[in-house]
Amino acid sequence: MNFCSINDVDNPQGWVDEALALKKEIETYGPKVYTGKSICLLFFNPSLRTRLSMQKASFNLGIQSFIFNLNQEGWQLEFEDGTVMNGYTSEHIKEAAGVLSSYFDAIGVRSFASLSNKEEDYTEKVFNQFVKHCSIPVINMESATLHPLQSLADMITIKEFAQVKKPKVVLSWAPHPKALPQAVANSFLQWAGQMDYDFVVTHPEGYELAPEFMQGARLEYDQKKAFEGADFIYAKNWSSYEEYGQILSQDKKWMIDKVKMNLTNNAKFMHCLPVRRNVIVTDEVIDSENSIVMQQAAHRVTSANLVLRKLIG
Ligand SMILES: NCCC[C@H](NC(=O)CCC(=O)O)C(=O)O
Ligand SMILES: NC(=O)OP(=O)(O)O
Repeated sequence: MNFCSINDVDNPQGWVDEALALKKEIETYGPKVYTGKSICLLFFNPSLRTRLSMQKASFNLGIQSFIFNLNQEGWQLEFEDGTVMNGYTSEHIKEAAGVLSSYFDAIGVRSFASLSNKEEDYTEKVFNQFVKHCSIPVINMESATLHPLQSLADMITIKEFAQVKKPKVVLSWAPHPKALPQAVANSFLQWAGQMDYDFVVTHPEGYELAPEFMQGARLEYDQKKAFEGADFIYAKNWSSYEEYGQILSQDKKWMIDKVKMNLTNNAKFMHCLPVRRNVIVTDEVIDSENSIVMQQAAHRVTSANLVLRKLIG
């Protein structure tokens, strides 16, 4: 079994409940003694939450974790078959994946989108080579197009804070100075589409996400309209999917501020972090009582606990 996307999850709503139950179990009984199992956490990109929540969850379950910052510390990997490797790549994914599979019981991989090659990104060229060549479970720690560990944590957080059975959840684009991947937004769409939400997405024209992820969501181009009566505002920037990887707008009018939050049903504010203060969201909103970004980040451990237990627990 792998954890590449929601397609590896038989019952997403059930996983949310199981994750909350497992959290309680760990709080009651404490971490497990070492099980003899081990996991490699392999990063091509920076991380705070994913890296440390996966290490903490490993500790909780008695699994030893090993960090590998491949870009800085490993050999440059070759992903093409049949290449004459007389250039700058030193090791083929076939050998690397085979060796890692012989050392560990599972592997987590973080490899962000290039944002330059849409086809390679949307076929998950790098991540899928790990899936193909590893003989152990592979966990997505944010790939080119998806971030399921984040989305599961997001669903857990919404479950914990929802005051009504069918909350109105709004995914809002917000400006950012850098071109960012669509992974967090795509994955949120997949998971939120499986929950019992009134689910709305709002973004400027040109920021349409890939149609396959939009099933289950309503699109509203007017951000203020989208915010009306919302119970949760989930802010995120992404670069254009159509004009792939481009920044089409840096319009400050899309920043989440108090005036917009006042249109909502006293909504909770969410963001996956790291967040650019006073670009994505004002200090006033993220520092307010309605901000649940800390609880959301804490649930990254809740989510990682469950995924590790399902795969190698
Ligand atoms: N894993 C959480 C988000 C990671 C990444 N954000 C970033 O790269 C933000 C970096 C910055 O703000 O400089 C993204 O959007 O996919
Ligand atoms: N939200 C998230 O994945 O954070 P990191 O990039 O710090 O892991």
